[in-house]
Amino acid sequence: MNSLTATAVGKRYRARWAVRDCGFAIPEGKVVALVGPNGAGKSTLLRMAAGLSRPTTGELKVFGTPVQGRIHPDVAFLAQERPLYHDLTVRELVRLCAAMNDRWSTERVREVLGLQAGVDHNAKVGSLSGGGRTQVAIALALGRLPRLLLLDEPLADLDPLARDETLRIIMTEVADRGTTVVMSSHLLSDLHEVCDHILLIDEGRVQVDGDIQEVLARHRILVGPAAGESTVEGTLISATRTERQSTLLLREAEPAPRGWASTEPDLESLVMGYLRASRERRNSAQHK
Ligand SMILES: Nc1ncnc2c1ncn2[C@@H]1O[C@H](COP(=O)(O)OP(=O)(O)OP(=O)(O)O)[C@@H](O)[C@H]1O
Repeated sequence: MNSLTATAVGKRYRARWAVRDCGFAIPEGKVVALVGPNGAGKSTLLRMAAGLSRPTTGELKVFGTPVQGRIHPDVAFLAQERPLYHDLTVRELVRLCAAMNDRWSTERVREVLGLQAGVDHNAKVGSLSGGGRTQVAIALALGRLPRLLLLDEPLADLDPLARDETLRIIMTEVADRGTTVVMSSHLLSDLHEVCDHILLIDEGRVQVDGDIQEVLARHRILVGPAAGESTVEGTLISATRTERQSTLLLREAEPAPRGWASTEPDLESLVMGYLRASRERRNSAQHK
């Protein structure tokens, strides 16, 4: 079964489309890297999937049920702004969440908080660092025992050790409970470690969607003489050039011509290539 599907989903704020004609299906149990440049529409998409904002067009479904303006019982959402009650202690907040949620495991929250070094249960939430608040928010999200976990930039304000701990917690959740995770992030090397599916959006539209290994296998990086670019065949995504040498990211490339070296990209270079293409499109649109 698919955990999250989008059919022709769009979201318009006044005259501007933040998300446009998005369609995808995420199979259950996947760990999805939701990537794209600043302003691509990642948070907007996650908020709609969580039921916090309604699409202007189209429909999102969670485990086959249309999302209708409220959070699905099987979903937990970590919002980018981490809205927590700052005057409560961590312990009081856990108690409040236990009272507010029908399906809930305080034991699971304690277990996760126990794995995260440095979170004091008696501290006021408002006195925690940004990273500390994120860790508490992740523990609370897991306390809902979700089948679909939506995380908006969960790693952004964590130090490297806390990032590592958080990724381990997420991976254990996936292994133990088969939870589907959709995680937006700009930290590509971290994503590569844990994600098996990529959803790359730009200007509100899906550019790449699929199993990471399959997506990588459909792309090549070709390095060769700048003067010989016209001999290369395939769909050019982006290029970096020096006077003598060109480095090209291609989709569905034909075998490399003589004098060109061809390799499969890793996740980081694939996403960087698409981000570069996005920036070039924007720059040329601005200069028209
Ligand atoms: N409440 C809102 N009102 C008006 N415009 C909005 C609103 N929320 C988002 N937008 C616009 O929608 C577009 C997509 O924003 P969104 O926050 O979804 O992008 P993002 O991919 O999450 O970006 P980032 O990586 O910077 O967090 C942007 O142009 C943003 O300015």
